[in-house]
Amino acid sequence: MAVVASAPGKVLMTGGYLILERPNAGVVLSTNARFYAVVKPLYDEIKHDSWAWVWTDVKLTSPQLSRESMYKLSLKNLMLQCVSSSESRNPFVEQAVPYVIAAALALFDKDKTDALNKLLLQGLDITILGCNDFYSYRNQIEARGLPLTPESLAALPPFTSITFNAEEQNGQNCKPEVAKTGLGSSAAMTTAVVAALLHYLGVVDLSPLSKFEGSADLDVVHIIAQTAHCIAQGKVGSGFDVSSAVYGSHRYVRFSPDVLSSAQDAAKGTPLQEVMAAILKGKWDHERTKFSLPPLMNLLLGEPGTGGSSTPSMVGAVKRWQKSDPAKAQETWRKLSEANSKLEIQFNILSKLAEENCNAYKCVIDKCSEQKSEKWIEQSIEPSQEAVVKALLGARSAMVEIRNLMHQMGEAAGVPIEPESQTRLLDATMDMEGVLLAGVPGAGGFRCSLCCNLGRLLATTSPKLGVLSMFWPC
Ligand SMILES: Nc1ncnc2c1ncn2[C@@H]1O[C@H](COP(=O)(O)OP(=O)(O)OP(=O)(O)O)[C@@H](O)[C@H]1O
Ligand SMILES: C[C@@](O)(CCOP(=O)(O)O)CC(=O)O
Repeated sequence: MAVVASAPGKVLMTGGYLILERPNAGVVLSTNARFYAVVKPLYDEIKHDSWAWVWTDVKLTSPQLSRESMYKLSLKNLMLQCVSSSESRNPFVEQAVPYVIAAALALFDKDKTDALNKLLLQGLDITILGCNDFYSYRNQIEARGLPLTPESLAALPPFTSITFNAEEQNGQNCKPEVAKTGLGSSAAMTTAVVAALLHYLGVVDLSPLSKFEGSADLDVVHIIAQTAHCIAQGKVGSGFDVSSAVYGSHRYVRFSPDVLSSAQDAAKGTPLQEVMAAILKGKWDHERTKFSLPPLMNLLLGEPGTGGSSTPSMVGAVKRWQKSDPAKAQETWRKLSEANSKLEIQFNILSKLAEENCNAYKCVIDKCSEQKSEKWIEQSIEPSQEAVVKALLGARSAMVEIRNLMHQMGEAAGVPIEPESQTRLLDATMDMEGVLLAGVPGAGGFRCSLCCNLGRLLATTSPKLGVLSMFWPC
């Protein structure tokens, strides 16, 4: 049997930086770009050599990077050893595999453990694929002499090969990085791999979509994916990316980092199964509240140019500023938190108005989608329509406030959170017909910008984790 799991990418619309500290919230939207993981047995039958009862094989294929890696997995201590070239390592999958098996061992009784070992002895064959939207194809499109338009992007075949940016910083060559768009490829990849493995090994049952709404099984996926992701990254971020890869769009308040402290015991020699048992029982105190974009609104992302910014160094600069000027930093964060809540409230009002009076809502959105924002107020002819326009304008002004404060924070911290070039692009975008708002998502910088427009396309859904089991023809 093969299992395919997929997890969505993310866009952090509000809460960049603030979300790193509880109890600040952020609104994260999941994207229709998804990461897929396929898990199936590597061999039809169990090998009978004696050594094969202690070690099993794991094969990891990344077709978009033309990479195939082979590993030996010790069934005694769950150590994974790469036996192919070290260039083709994937730290996220390398953490995901042992943590998933450790969770299975922590949760299974004797009979299930025996069945698990048999399944593992058939080896694990893992393939990972990310939608094109996770990557920048700017260079390839330009090299082919094609225009930089959505049509040129759409013409690329699905799961096109990805390229590396040969990064140059301060005149020095750094390790080349995948040319990413910032949709959280590592979180979506880790989540898809964890979900596919957990389902394949029978630890969770994620198959019928309707059944696992808010179920404990999704929580297990979340805990293991979050743990593996933090260990692979070597840092504990806020975790909004893994959370949205599992649950879809929502309002998120981070978990207390202490919950992962037992993961450090693995380095001190505590068996991974015990570490995982403690983490699964830990006090996961993150908060997740329902949130989605109101109907007839779309989130679009644009890649403004090459360059990119590093989230860890921007976070480092903001933290140094918080220490050096605590009073000013606190004041800015308080105002930002208020502006973030304002935006969230206006979106919730819009969703409510759409539910209560669908016709009035749709009529306003249809008309405003053709007009610049200065003309929106003239489009309402009755109180129910006026309420919709007011909420639209309220959302817009909250976003302008957020942008100003993010820009100020960047200036104070000495990092370009909303750099001048983005400001020009965002102002011009916000001045277009039917555009509700525009901004820099997440940590900001010289990366993708977001824009929320009205009514042109179909309403977005809130995609979350999906799983499909299928029988693999041997
Ligand atoms: N299609 C793919 N196949 C195999 N590995 C991939 C694929 N896409 C991304 N990766 C790997 O995923 C990792 C991306 O992790 P990285 O920490 O750079 O991104 P990220 O923090 O998720 O980025 P962002 O949030 O900006 O998208 C890299 O190690 C990269 O090699
Ligand atoms: C700055 C931060 O708040 C958001 C980073 O988001 P992104 O990776 O830039 O999308 C960091 C975090 O939440 O882990």
